Amino acid sequence: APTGPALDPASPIPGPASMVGVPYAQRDTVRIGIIGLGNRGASMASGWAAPPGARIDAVCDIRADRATKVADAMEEEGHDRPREFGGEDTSFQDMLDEVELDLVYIATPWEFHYAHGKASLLAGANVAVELPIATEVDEMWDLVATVEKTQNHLFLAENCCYGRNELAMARASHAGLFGDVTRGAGAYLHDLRGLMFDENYYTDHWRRTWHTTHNRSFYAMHGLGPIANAMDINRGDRITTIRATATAPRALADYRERFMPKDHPSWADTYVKGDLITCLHDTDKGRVIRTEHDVSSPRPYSRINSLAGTRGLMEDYVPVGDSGARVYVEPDHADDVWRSFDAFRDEFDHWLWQDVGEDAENNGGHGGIDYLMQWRTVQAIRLGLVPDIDVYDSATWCAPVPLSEESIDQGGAVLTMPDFTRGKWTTLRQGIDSERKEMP
Ligand SMILES: NC(=O)c1ccc[n+]([C@@H]2O[C@H](COP(=O)([O-])OP(=O)(O)OC[C@H]3O[C@@H](n4cnc5c(N)ncnc54)[C@H](O)[C@@H]3O)[C@@H](O)[C@H]2O)c1
Repeated sequence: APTGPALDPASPIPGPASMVGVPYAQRDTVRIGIIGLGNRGASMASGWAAPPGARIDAVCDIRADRATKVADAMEEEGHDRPREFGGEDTSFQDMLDEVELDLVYIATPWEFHYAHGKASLLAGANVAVELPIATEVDEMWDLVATVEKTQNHLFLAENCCYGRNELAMARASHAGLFGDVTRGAGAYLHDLRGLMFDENYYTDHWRRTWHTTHNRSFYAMHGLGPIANAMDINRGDRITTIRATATAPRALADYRERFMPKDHPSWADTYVKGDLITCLHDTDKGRVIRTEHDVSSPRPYSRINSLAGTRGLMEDYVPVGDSGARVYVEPDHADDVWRSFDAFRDEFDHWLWQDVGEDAENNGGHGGIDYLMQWRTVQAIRLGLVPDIDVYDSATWCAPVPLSEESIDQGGAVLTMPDFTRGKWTTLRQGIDSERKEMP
């Protein structure tokens, strides 16, 4: 039976008014502020300024020169110069106090997401937070409560949910291609050793430091989000449990031994995060989801992205066809031979890729998924739509970060996942598999 502190599915901080299915307050112009202008925040700025009706009014980094650099770049691209904030670890609050914003995008290191997200909500803005929205379950509950109190939305900027295969998978799942969906798997498997040991890439090597303090699945949301969308999690089904295992932490120390000079600061580190962390989740409808997180081992990139049911399955990240995914679905496939997912990706192509895909590929990183997320967020605010991803989805996808560690600490114990919707998950409703809309 499930044990542990996550057992009580009732909210410890009951919010007054659920934001399930509640649209954004409509705005013709979306005034955007950015907190954190390192690798990610600086590279996302152009994309936030590009959709029709969007405008970056303020940028902030504790390192003031980074705010100046992004403001310069915005001007060079022909936009009005955003106001600059920086120099102090509290400069973000000055920005929130002085500039009226409709959307704040947060791309600081993980340990600051909760504080920056909460302050932005309280300042009256909607908020897009990089992965994860917070690092502890009580913080996630507090963000849910703050969203409900302020009636502003906060969501996980989960760009991988906008992948072409991921969106086609969700649509194929909803159309019944896999029959009754019974299981799915997703992951973040990315060899980040070079970047984590580079003293100039992650500011103050914050990402490597997390591997010295916590044995948890830091970033499986890239894989879990798309599977949750395909399974209508919080929209008819719910993730009920988590159990986690970790392999020994070997790969970072091995890399350091082979490649780091003896005076490198990493020699002060002791790594505690297991190389591969695997989580298993049950859902209310009897499905099973597996997620994996490994950023320390040599391997090609993968988010696994696999879904299966009573009529067949698909598996992504295989060298088959243009889509790089394979499929086997009855009644057509019954001969033990995989087929390419290409034809199904065309059949179930999401309207966002058809209407905005070309712009997205020309406008930003990760093959277009970043810009699709940005364009769609601006569109949803300008039309006053219900967000594709809400705070309940975001908290559900991020709760495994701390809960994986709790489960591992208890020898792989089965823990209950919190129901952030407080019972409102039972009704089927639209998510990222949305209706086509024109940008106003
Ligand atoms: N979704 C994706 O595909 C994706 C890709 C890359 C990074 N990320 C996420 O983006 C975030 C940032 O990662 P990064 O690689 O840009 O790291 P980074 O170290 O390059 O940038 C972090 C920035 O935050 C600033 N900062 C720290 N404290 C601050 C404060 N109190 N106020 C204002 N600024 C502050 C730092 O000065 C730095 O410029 C992380 O959460 C990371 O996981 C997401």
